[in-house]
Amino acid sequence: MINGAIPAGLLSAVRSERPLVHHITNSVTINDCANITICTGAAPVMAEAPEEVAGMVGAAGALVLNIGTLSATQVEAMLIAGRRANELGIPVVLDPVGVGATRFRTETAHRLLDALAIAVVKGNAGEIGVLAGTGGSVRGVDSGGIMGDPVETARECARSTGTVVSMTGAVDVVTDGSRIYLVGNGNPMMDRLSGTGCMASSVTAAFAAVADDFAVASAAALAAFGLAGERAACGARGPYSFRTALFDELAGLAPDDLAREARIEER
Ligand SMILES: Nc1ncnc2c1ncn2[C@@H]1O[C@H](COP(=O)(O)OP(=O)(O)OP(=O)(O)O)[C@@H](O)[C@H]1O
Ligand SMILES: Cc1ncsc1CCO
Ligand SMILES: [Mg+2]
Repeated sequence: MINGAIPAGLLSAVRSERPLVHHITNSVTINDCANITICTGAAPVMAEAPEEVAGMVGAAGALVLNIGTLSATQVEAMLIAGRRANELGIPVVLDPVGVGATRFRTETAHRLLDALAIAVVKGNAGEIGVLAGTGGSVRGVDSGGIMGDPVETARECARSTGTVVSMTGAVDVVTDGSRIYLVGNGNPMMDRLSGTGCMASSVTAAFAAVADDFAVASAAALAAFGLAGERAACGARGPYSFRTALFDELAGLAPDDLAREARIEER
């Protein structure tokens, strides 16, 4: 297990620095992403007009590119914002929602990975399997699973893309291609809501904004989000009361709680 003081210190840093997290994201979960960013302790802004994204990212601590409801104009904006973020040294988190489901998504994800220095790719197992090229299936935005070992899939994706890969699931796998972190926090209720994957990217970006080590930041973010999910599941009557509790529990999560209850195993 990695020492809980590490994720706790990052959560404290998010709360004290309150980084701006610029999102170019989908229209389904955009409001959830704004609010989970605030509950983490950071500040969200959603801006996607190609005319303004370079200006906006200049004030940000991290940039999220989420391809959930792509359009050609959004791709143009993602490239402009991503290039500016790279010039300024601002970490970019790519959420390749539904990659593999259509040619447009697959081509766009690869185009972003080729054109930009991406700090973290955060996806479900199917999405990471598609990007790794080792076999993954995606239907709509849902993972249809992968061929072979999850850790090897994530590691291959990290190596082939040159990024930190954060692969979500019952146990999350985070790797930079050599180090492997397995995050045990979370609850199956998180899979019964749309948008927990997108929210995981927002939380990851908030942590990346205050970190130098994006693998540790990604694992810490998933531990915090997962712990909020564990606490929210106690007493939830179903997916929607769980959803409300998830925001409340993350907002109320103290760094000391995370220090005690984060379950991040280094392999
Ligand atoms: N069975 C589970 N047990 C514990 N945690 C889970 C489980 N399934 C998902 N999670 C957590 O839920 C979050 C979202 O992961 P998931 O893999 O479901 O994303 P996703 O399928 O891309 O979501 P979406 O497309 O709905 O936004 C992660 O933080 C993950 O750890
Ligand atoms: C359901 C859905 N469709 C496109 S994005 C999205 C939400 C996050 O997966
Ligand atoms: Mg997803």
